[in-house]
Amino acid sequence: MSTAAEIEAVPDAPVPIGADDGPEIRALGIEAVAMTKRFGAFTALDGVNLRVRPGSVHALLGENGAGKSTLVKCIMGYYRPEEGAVIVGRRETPISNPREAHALGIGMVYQHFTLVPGMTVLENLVMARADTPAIIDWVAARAEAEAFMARMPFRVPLDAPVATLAAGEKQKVEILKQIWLDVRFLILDEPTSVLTPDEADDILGLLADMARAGELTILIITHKFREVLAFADEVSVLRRGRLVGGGRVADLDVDRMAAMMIGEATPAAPAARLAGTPGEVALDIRDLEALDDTGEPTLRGVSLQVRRGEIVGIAGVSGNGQSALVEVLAGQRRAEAGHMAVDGAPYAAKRAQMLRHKVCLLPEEPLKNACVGRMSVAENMAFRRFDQAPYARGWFLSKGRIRAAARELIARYNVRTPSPDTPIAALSGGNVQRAVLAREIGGEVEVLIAANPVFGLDFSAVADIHGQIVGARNRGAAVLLVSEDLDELLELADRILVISDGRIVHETAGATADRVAIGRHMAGH
Ligand SMILES: Nc1ncnc2c1ncn2[C@@H]1O[C@H](COP(=O)(O)OP(=O)(O)OP(=O)(O)O)[C@@H](O)[C@H]1O
Repeated sequence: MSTAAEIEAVPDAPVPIGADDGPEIRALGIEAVAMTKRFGAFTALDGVNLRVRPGSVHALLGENGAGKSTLVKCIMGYYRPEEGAVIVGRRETPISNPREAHALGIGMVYQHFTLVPGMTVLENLVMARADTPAIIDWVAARAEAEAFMARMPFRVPLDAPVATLAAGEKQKVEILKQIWLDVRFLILDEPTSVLTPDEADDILGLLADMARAGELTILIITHKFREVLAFADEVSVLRRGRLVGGGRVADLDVDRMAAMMIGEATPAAPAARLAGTPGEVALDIRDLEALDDTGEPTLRGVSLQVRRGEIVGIAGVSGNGQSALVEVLAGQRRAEAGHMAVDGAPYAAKRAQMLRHKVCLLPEEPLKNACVGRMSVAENMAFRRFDQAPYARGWFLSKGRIRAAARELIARYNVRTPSPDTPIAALSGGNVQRAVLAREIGGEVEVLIAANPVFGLDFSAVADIHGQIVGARNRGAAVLLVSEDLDELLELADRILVISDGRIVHETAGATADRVAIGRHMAGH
């Protein structure tokens, strides 16, 4: 249990007017009381109390693996806690599954996407309603959805199949869907990781306004202190499954929140930019063209070179071809035209070429794109070289060696997992990311392709991973860093290229980059 000294002023005022008290406020207040959740012998939540006032924006902070997602999944009825209760409004309310949570007006935007990829945005919205009739009046549904979209701060094309949307666009639809469903308590699990800062401000501003108007309550898991300071009223901090602090945001600052999150540990030093002249061209892309899933051009003649000892950043609003570029480099999408070469040799993203030229990949959504969820952490970490010594001799795989190598990587990259044998899908989002990073850059790297590599990571992990990427560059790797986070590119990249509508439209040196000029090019001007 947490000691009294560990707990900072957790708000303890009486719960203000709840939804049960009258029609003046729709927003729901929710309390989790003494919540304990175990996974086997591992205690992910240990007697956690959380009080979220109706009509407030409440931030839930904590390192990767602290138990944030587990707590909100207990509230949603996705997990059944061993102990504890959920109070909705003023009543203790058992919630045994997400359907019951939805019926109470509690919605959640998860770290992973829940939209049906084969359906359009409009179809996803319409089908999400519990009371969708057997025969749908699509004309009326479209008119309603168009009117709804017109009130929102950004547009998502209603007729686009969700499968063709980039991560940032899908995230917007996930959030829009919850507003469309009229939720009264909305849980957001790192909602802005794939949005540009402006988009994130737009959507959080909209949600915060709705909260202040008493229309809904927001519980947001985020690693971004800036968002907490700008939009949240209160914060609760978890560390290793316990509530260790919290209070009114107005009474806290970043240092105080960071100290609560990591306890006595010292955060990793920020990555250092090394001055040096880049070497030979290692990755050479010429006139690359590719189609998206609907057959429309998504890369329209992209040419770029990355030299040894250089980080080239690709900036762009999501959906402008950067995912396709990474997929082509990963062998997951066909190039219709153009050439790719690594170290002067033609490159077609075949596994043998990747191993020979030490091309390593950190794709976005690593659990989906770079892991097999039901296989163990150790097996996932061995994917790159499972059929080679020391993991394999002839036809035989050595489970002991795979496990021993994983233990070493788990320690070196600080992956929090109950054991190397745990299915990787059971790890927290940030720890999946670390496990994939460990696999990809734990050995020798000549070309590193990273897409949004710190998506969902806590601040000390961000510093850690940025340090690893810069370290790879300093050891001579050519790094292509695709990121929707301009701050990340400005911090790390030696050169920044802007991609817009499938073309490279701007190039600048990282050290002298002008954020406004980059933003203008990102917006297609
Ligand atoms: N289904 C599960 N089986 C076993 N362990 C689990 C399961 N789900 C979560 N855990 C463990 O519980 C701990 C808390 O995980 P959780 O996902 O709640 O962390 P988090 O604070 O949301 O982290 P992140 O910021 O990385 O998303 C982690 O150590 C994780 O490995």
